[in-house]
Amino acid sequence: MADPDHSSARTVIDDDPAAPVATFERARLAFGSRVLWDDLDLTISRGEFVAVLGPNGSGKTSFLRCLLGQYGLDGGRLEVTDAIGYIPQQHADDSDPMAMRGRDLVGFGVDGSRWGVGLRGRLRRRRLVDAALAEVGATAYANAPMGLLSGGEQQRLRVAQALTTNPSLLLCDEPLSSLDPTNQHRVVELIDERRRSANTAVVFVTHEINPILPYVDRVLYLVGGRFRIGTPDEVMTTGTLSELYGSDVEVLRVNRRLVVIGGEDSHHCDHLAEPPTSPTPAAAGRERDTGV
Ligand SMILES: Nc1ncnc2c1ncn2[C@@H]1O[C@H](COP(=O)(O)OP(=O)(O)OP(=O)(O)O)[C@@H](O)[C@H]1O
Repeated sequence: MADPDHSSARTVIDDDPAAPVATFERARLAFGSRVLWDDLDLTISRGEFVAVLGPNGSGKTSFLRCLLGQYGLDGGRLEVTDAIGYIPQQHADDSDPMAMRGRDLVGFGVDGSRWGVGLRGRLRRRRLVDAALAEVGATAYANAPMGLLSGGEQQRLRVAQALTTNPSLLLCDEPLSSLDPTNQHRVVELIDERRRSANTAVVFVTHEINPILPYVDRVLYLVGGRFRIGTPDEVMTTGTLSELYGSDVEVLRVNRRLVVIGGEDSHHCDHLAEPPTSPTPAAAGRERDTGV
């Protein structure tokens, strides 16, 4: 079972501009008899945008947790940079949204780092918070209570919080889930701007690939203990997804968007829940149980 104390499987390395930000070798993660993935080899380069897709419960958040060191691998090894930023899944905050200002939220990102307390620590903290707010264009509303801000503004502040540590690897757990298309676009642009300006690698867990499709270099697609890694053109195909799901899945490109028909659930793209009435020619006759 996944164990945070399996520290020997995860090595944190000093950030090195010449090295990849993360390398999985023959990695395995399981909870009891449930294997989320096995024999996973994946190297994430600086500046790379990796989307993590898959149905509910396939292990997307667990993948981020391994990178964060919250879950230990059950096999293989992981080497990862110490410069990680994290945008967690949005959820109801315990604190009073009218009592917490945007800059307080961003400051929490600094408090987790190594700048200490005292006057120098406070000045340093203030500079880091101000720089992160400016980077995401949130200075104007940084002193407003979180509860008065729109979902898009709040998400911008969460991005700022993740940037306070100057990450080389930015982990994003469904950061678009409650945003309208305009704000989805703004937040993705913000993350991609960081990727381009600082060569920061992005690992982006999402149920919807379309808002990020223009930016994605590679996809890690997890389904029922199996996975595929490749460019969107390699992975998001009728043949590959049918093989991965072990059932008939059809992938259509409509106006530069991906529409997936079939699969276990309807979550990851413009996805039509009704399976086709007859198997597609590509899927017909294919073995249904195809390990990866
Ligand atoms: N600490 C844990 N102990 C036991 N099982 C766990 C633990 N963490 C995750 N799991 C199980 O591992 C599976 C993968 O969970 P995970 O949250 O990674 O999936 P996900 O792909 O992110 O799902 P979703 O799309 O619903 O957010 C689930 O079945 C979950 O119940």
